[in-house]
Amino acid sequence: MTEVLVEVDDLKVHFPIKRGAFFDRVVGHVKAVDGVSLRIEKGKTYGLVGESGCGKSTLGRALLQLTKPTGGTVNFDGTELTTLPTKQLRSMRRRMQMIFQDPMSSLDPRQNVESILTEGLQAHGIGGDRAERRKLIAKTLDAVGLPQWALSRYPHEFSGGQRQRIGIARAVVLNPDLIVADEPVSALDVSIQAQVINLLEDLQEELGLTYLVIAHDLAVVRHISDTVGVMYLGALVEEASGDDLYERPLHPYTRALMSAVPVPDPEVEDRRERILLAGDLPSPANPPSGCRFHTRCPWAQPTRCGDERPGLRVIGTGTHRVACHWAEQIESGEIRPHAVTAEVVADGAGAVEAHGTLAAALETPGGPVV
Ligand SMILES: Nc1ncnc2c1ncn2[C@@H]1O[C@H](COP(=O)(O)OP(=O)(O)OP(=O)(O)O)[C@@H](O)[C@H]1O
Repeated sequence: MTEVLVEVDDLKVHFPIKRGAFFDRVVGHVKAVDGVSLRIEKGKTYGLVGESGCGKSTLGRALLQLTKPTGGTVNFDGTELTTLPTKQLRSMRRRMQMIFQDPMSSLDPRQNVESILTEGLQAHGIGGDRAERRKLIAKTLDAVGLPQWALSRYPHEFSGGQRQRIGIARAVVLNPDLIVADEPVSALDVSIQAQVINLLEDLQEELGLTYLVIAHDLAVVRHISDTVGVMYLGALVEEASGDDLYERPLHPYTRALMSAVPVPDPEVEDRRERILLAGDLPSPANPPSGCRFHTRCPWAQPTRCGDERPGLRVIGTGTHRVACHWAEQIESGEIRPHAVTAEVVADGAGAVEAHGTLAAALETPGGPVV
């Protein structure tokens, strides 16, 4: 039986919006994460996808308690983190590490690699004496594919891909159980992206790591994830195993995201359904009532959608979960979309992307390449 490492229940992060001369008046809240529940099994990867601003990073940070949740619970390997005293939380932190999008800004430019890797070991009082630490660091460099001479060099002396390897080494040297990787490859060239993703997969297998991978690139998420969660305005709208989600997207938002992805086969591409989403992403400070997506949904119905917020529910007998009142009727075609056009959805800054070339570099097996 698979064991659950992380169990998040009804997690909320509401940032206060402050006004007044001394910013002492709270006039509202940005509901960055608004009731997310998910589980991550030991040794598996949960991929989180969604447009910029939908709350992915805040969810990742709240899971690690780097941002204090407003509500809900986070259970990590049997320990409730939201109520854990600071001292115990600090020692728990070694087991939960984070990898960031831009290693240049997350690595101290004045520290050489040895010092970057030693710092964490010292902070947590692990790794043994000086000689043992050096041995451990040397082994970690090998594991992430960096040469030993890297130890005396500084972050600016490396390429982007190598810097991300340093970021990964900094996390892995602490022997964590969970790594939250927030857009781990989106700052890298496509060819380098594939190498870093393959490295993450190799390390997972070797070290039994559990990942939460946050990305707006569907190809990255599909390739690396056992389970994919799609986020919209602070909430999960759909969750399924990677292939299931891509082969059978059920939520109108997921369908719109998928429909924006070009297919390399010209014949298939010609027949591809493209769904235009009306309007902009609403503000998380003032989310729509009922289903958060109903203001942009081509399948929205006059009843329920505007006034009843759908929760995630299992469709069929498996693990595919969807937060849509009408998922079955939409899938069967009983409910038709108001507008299916030749326009591509979700374009513009921060839109969910899919790189055909990355998918090719990763040798995505079968199915539509996203
Ligand atoms: N410290 C903060 N104070 C106030 N609002 C915040 C804070 N951090 C994030 N937000 C807001 O919360 C919402 C979710 O942001 P978040 O960065 O989690 O989204 P995201 O999906 O990770 O987007 P991106 O991919 O652009 O980072 C956004 O509207 C953002 O402006």
